[in-house]
Amino acid sequence: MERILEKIINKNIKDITLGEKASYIPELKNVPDKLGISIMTSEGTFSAGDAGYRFTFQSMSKVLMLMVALQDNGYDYVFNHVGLEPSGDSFNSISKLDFNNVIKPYNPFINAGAILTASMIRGSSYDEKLSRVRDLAECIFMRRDIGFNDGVYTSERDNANRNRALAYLLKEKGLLKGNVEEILDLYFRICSLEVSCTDLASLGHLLAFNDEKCGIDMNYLRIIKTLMLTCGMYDYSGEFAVKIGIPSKSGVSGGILSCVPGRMGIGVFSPRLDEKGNSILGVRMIEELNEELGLNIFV
Ligand SMILES: NC(=O)CC[C@H](N)C(=O)O
Repeated sequence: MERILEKIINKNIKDITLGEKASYIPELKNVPDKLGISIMTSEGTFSAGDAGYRFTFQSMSKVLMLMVALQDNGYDYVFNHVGLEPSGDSFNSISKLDFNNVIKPYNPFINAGAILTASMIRGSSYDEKLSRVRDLAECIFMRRDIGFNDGVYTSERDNANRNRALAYLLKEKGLLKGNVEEILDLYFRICSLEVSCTDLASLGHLLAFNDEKCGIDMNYLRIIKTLMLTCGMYDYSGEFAVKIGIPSKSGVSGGILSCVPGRMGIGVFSPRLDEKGNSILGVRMIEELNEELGLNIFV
């Protein structure tokens, strides 16, 4: 297995400077060029390249936010407030949210939806809410040194006009309860949690095997996997599902989390993105792994 992963890294390393790093969070421009891949199967974890390098969770953390929101509030409450449909728009789009007939964000994996699920995390204080997400990360990643990237967090917080606009619109529509700035802060903090490809592979493995060891109901894990397939790659989700057929969730830091039900979890990282915000080499590596191992869930 390691030989296959090494081969994929060696094939792609020459293109490591292809594409652009995200710049709307200025600090993400300073992330070094890296290339990592990790998979976790029932036989163990296999890695190649910079699989241990830590980068920020970004949109992949929407999976964790949804886990906690569902566990805390149940299916009906969560999905009365946020939909289950792909939006077909970019992840931070605001336009559809203000159509008269739109009463909730399309899904929990676009920013509007995730800001809302972050607001559903229970706790008597900001710190308690954040600790609950940190504890879940600790359990899933099987390590106790969970950290946050302060530079990326402040950089996002200080440049978040669009997310702020989304959150205030959600408040105005009566969907968002609580203090808007505090909810946004929690959302930015969770996005800045640091993960590696091996961490993503562990999370993917938990999803792939409906593993309830960290207290998340397997029915919720099934829902999350389904949403990853239909909405996880922003407005590239449909094409990614047709071409690769693996439930995945991507983030602007350049990481992608994938899960092949019953087989494995996958984590890849490379910070340069295509025009839709997906890691160019990340997508390519998953595509090549799929060709090597036949992972498409539809064949
Ligand atoms: N696509 C992403 O990874 C987006 C996450 C980022 N923190 C944002 O809200 O814009």
